[in-house]
Amino acid sequence: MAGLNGDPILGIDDKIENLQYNNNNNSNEAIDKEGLVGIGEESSTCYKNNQGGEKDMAGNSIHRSGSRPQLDLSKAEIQGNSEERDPTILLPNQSDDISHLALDIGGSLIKLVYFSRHEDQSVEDKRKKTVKERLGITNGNRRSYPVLGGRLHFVKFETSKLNECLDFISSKQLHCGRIDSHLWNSEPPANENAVIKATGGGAYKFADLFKERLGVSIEKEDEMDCLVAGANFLLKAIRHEAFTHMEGHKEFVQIDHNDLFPYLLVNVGSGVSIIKVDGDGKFQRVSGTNVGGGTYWGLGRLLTKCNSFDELLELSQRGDNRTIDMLVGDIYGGMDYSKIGLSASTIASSFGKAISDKKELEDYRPEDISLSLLRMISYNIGQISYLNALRFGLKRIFFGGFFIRGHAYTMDTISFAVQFWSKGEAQAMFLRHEGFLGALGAFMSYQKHGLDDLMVHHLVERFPMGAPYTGGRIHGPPLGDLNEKISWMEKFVQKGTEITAPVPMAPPGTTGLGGFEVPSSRGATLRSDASALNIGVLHLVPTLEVFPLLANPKMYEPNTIDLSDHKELEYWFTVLSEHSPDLVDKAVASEGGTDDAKRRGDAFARAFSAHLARLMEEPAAYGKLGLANLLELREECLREFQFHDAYRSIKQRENEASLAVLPDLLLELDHMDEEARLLTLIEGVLAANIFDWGSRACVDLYHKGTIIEIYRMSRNKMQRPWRVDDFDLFKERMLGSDGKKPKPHKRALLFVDNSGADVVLGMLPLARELLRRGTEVVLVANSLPALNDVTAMELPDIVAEAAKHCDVLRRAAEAGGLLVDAMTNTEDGSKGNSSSVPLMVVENGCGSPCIDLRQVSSELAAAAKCADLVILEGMGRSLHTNFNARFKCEALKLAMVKNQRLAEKLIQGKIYDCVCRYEPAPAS
Ligand SMILES: Nc1ncnc2c1ncn2[C@@H]1O[C@H](COP(=O)(O)OP(=O)(O)OP(=O)(O)O)[C@@H](O)[C@H]1O
Ligand SMILES: CC(C)(CO)[C@@H](O)C(=O)NCCC(=O)O
Ligand SMILES: [Mn+2]
Repeated sequence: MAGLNGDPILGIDDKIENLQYNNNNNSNEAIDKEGLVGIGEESSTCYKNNQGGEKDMAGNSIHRSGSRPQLDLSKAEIQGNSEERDPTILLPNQSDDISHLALDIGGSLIKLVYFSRHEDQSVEDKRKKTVKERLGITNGNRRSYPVLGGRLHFVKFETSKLNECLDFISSKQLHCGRIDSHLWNSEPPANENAVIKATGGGAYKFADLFKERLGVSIEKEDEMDCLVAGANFLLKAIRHEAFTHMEGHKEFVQIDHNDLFPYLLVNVGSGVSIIKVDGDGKFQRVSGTNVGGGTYWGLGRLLTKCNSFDELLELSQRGDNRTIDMLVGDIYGGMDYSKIGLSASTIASSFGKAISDKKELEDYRPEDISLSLLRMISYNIGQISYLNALRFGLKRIFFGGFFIRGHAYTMDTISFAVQFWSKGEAQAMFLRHEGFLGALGAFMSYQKHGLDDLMVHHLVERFPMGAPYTGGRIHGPPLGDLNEKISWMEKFVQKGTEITAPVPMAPPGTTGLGGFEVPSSRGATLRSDASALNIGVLHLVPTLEVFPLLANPKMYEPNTIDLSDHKELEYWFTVLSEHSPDLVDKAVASEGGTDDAKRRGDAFARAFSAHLARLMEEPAAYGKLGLANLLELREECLREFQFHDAYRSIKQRENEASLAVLPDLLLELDHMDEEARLLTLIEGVLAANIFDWGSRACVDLYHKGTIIEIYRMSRNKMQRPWRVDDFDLFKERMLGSDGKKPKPHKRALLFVDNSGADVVLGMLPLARELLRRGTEVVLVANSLPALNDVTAMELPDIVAEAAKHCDVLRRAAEAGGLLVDAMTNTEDGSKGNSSSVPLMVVENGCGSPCIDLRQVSSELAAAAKCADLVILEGMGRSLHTNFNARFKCEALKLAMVKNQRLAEKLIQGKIYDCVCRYEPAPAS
């Protein structure tokens, strides 16, 4: 069939000004002039206005992102010696919109968990209201007391520096939060008698001090209760909380919520508590050991004269324990004692060599002492834990407490002991929020906190840059106000990837028959605090839901590309790094190209490359890593530096250009018979999917022609069969065979991708076809901008423009409430008629080029209820994610593959190949 070749599109070029894409300075200037001054102004008022709290420009906020707590850096000062690495920085004037605080005051460390409220500031625009009406969504029908959106922050201090902790609480007014149930709704605080929940020994020991210094009463919560509550919450609510760590290899464990109990919880703090957990609030402390984290740190300090725990740990990485431990080989003249399974390299007696040597303490290297001590204590904890697991027939042992500190050698040693003694029967697992179990548990003990029924899909973890929030040394929440955040970075953070967070050290070599040899530590230092970037801020978003049409939500994995393959990781890191300068240019231009925008652009580039470097060193640092996470991280990082829509002007230009061509395209389509039209429509979607600013190859293309030239070229190249080509199946479903007309779909969800040609010339005409057949159409678009993706906010205007030229679209848009007071007359002058099937727009709940269907907006979830067709369009949503997703209804996945490697990997094809994958509804 001819498609649009040699077609009227050729004739319409003259309607369009020469919209040439290129990157030279002239064209950038042109972009800058285009109304962007206003935008720049808006954003600068936005971020300078930190007094008034959080403003999200352009009303673009959704639940997931948007406003952040503002940080007051005035009078910020470095405490103590500023030459010191990671000096303590105090922010005396910072307060936060904190609502709640809970503490765990242990023998070594104080852990704080605090909640900052984050109201949903999204504007109730007309679209939302009508969508809600149409889809029958009401507010607050889900629970009796709604959990407010907000964020959980994690901070820790040394117990010996309690005063710093008190200053921190006081400077942020953490103790003045809304108390009890008032936190969870919008009522004002009940009284001034503030109470803070706290656990750990310090809750008793320091209660008076808290009263004296802060005027608050400590409400004591039982430590074991809290540990268990915290562990249960984490294991149920955080997707990738638990992981195994064996021989340097970290693997996240999917915990089945219905098969969690019983398990053994080993909390390695100063001392060690061993708890058998049988359910929520059902547990027994079955054992403990006084040889714990305090022992390592205390003895280690005496023996090595180290000044900090981290220094001690760092020493161990350069240690050789054989100089001090007595090995089996030392006793057996270099031989194994294989009869009982001991290799010559097995440690027979920790520190045993010190008895025979005529050496004094000074004669041993502190490095060797530290390693020997660390190994002795970790191994002992592993062994005792195993014995207790054996006692109760438990297979799973979770290790928490800050002794673990995300440190590879510690975890490997514990795992080794458990594995070795249980002969592989029992498994040691670690927790990302290792040290915060007690504090989280104390937090949970507030009445009506509402966290009980928070589920995995309500939580989104984010990794903002700026100030470390897991604390220790720099105290402050994630920096909110950009202007100040940047000065912060310029002031306190050195260049580039130096702000990369600390990395737990390289895998040790673990070998032999019960032997455990020297860690082959690569790299010389353990950087300041490995946990500082290991856990993020937990965003509580009660409105998120699991997409109801997923066939098997439990088995669903959004990412198609698994980045655990290091080559794959390297490849995508390179792609993202190389794309970065261009992205920064666009972002800076989108904010008016001002000096300030340049500064922010610079800060973004640094922050993002620091994230990349961090993840390159430790891919699992932020939890399980897939390509979708990386792409989302980039968008979040842009937003963090207040680039809310880097491609704004490009999107506008492309929309305008495409809308100008649309009438001719529709006219041409209308001259075709049904079959030719359907093929042309699908071809059109695939061809127009070439406009993707996330693809390097395509960006290069844009420099070579106008939008229409590229579109035409792309269409001309369309040649069936496509690399994945289920078109005939889809056609049969749509048009039937043997003269039998199938029933049209009731409702189709069209997940749209890019602005411009992609949505206007590709997806809208397809939507129109479906509408014409009597199928309701829901356009599903991003809540927040990501690359040049079209957003739910932008779509109504685009549809309104398109509707000017098309009666079908106009009537459907009216019926769907999209054209409330917009234009009403079409070119043909016909009057509105709302009896038509509706065209609606819903937001998808995310701000990324990919989509994780386990966490979508309630709008989308509601719209999905009567849908029987899902169309996923574009690489991000149908290839990078969801290529393997199975649905309860029919699904069509349409994309042009604009990356050579992905083409090879996914479809054994090449760049610009197309995918048209149709999946019938599974037999029910
Ligand atoms: N920066 C640090 N300073 C001191 N100790 C640290 C640090 N980081 C990790 N640790 C280790 O973590 C241990 C404390 O862990 P954790 O905070 O879980 O226990 P705790 O609550 O203080 O102790 P307990 O529960 O026994 O009262 C220390 O004894 C030490 O081994
Ligand atoms: C005393 C606690 C519970 C304080 O957190 C902890 O340090 C611990 O469990 N110590 C071990 C004591 C023992 O069971 O031998
Ligand atoms: Mn503790």
